Amino acid sequence: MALVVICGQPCSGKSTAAICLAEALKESEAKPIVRIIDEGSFHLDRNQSYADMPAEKNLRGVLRSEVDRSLSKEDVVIVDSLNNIKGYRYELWCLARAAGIRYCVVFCDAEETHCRKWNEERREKGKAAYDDRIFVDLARRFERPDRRNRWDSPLFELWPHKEGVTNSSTAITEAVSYLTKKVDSKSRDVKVLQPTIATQNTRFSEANSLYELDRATQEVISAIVEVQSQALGGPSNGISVGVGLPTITISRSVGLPELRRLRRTFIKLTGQTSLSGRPPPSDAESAKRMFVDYLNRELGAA
Ligand SMILES: Nc1ncnc2c1ncn2[C@@H]1O[C@H](COP(=O)(O)OP(=O)(O)OP(=O)(O)O)[C@@H](O)[C@H]1O
Repeated sequence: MALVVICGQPCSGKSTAAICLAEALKESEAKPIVRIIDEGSFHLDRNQSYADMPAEKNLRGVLRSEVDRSLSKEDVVIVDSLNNIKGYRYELWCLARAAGIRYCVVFCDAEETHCRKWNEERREKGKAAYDDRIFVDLARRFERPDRRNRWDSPLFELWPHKEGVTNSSTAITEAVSYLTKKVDSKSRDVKVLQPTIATQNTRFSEANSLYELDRATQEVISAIVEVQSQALGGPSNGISVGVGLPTITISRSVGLPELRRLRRTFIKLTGQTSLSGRPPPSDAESAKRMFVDYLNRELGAA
C-alpha cells in the first residue's frame, strides 16, 4: 500500500512520530496493517551501528533489505531510522516505485540544540543514548529533505520542539489522509508510484539493457564465488572481471545469499534513471563496471 520514510536528526522525535503515525493509521477508516522497521527490529545498538562507515553502511543495507522484503500493496511500512542521506532516501523511493505503491517522507525538523538536550536527558535516565562523538558526526552529516526531489515528496513536516508530536499533529493527519485516500481519476494530489519497464522483472523490454544487466551481474557474482572458494573463505581482494574494468575489493568473505540480495537490489536501483541522472547501463561492460563500483561501495572497507 505504502512506504513512509521518517527522517530527522538523531534524537529528534522520529520514533515518537512513527508510533503516532502508526496509531493514527490504525484508527483511520482504512485501518491498514502497519509495520515499523527500525534498528530495534534487529536488536542493533545505536552507537555500534553508527560507529564507523562500514557499520553504518551495514545498517542501511539491513534496513533496506527488510523494507524490500516487506513492501506490499496491502500494508503500510514505516522506516524509522535517521534516513539522513539523500541517496539512501532515493534508494528507498526506488523500492516503493518498483513495488508500485504510495510513498511519502515525514520529517522531524527539531532544532539540534533540542535534540542534544533530549539525548542528554535520555542518558541521565539510564536509557540508551548517542555518544557525543557520534551525535555530533551524525548531526553534521544530515542532508535535509527537499520536497522538490521526487524521493522527498510529498513531505510532511513536524516541529517536535515547538508543537510536540501527537496522533493529531497536522503533519500526521495529513500523512494519514494521503496514505489512505481512495484514488480515482480525480485524485491528482495522490501519487501511486508506477514501476518502470526496467523495474518490472517480468516485462523484458525490447531494449537489451535488462538482459545485459542480468547477465553481466551474474558473471560478476560467479567470479567472486569462484575466487572466494579458492581463497578458502578468506577475504579476496583485487578480483578482476575483465580487462579495463575496476577490480573488486571486498574486506571479508561474502556468502552467496548476500551476493544475490545485493545483485537484486542493484538491478532494481539501476534499472531506471539514477539519482545522478545516468541512464541504465546498455552494454555488458558498463553494467559490470557499475555493479563492481556498487559492490565496492557496499562491501568495501572504506
Ligand atoms: N517533542 C518532544 N519534547 C520533549 N522530548 C521529546 C520530544 N520528542 C522526543 N523527545 C524525547 O527525545 C528522546 C528521543 O525520542 P525518540 O526516540 O522519539 O527520537 P528518535 O529521533 O527516534 O531517536 P533516535 O535517533 O535515537 O532513533 C525521548 O527520550 C523523548 O522523550
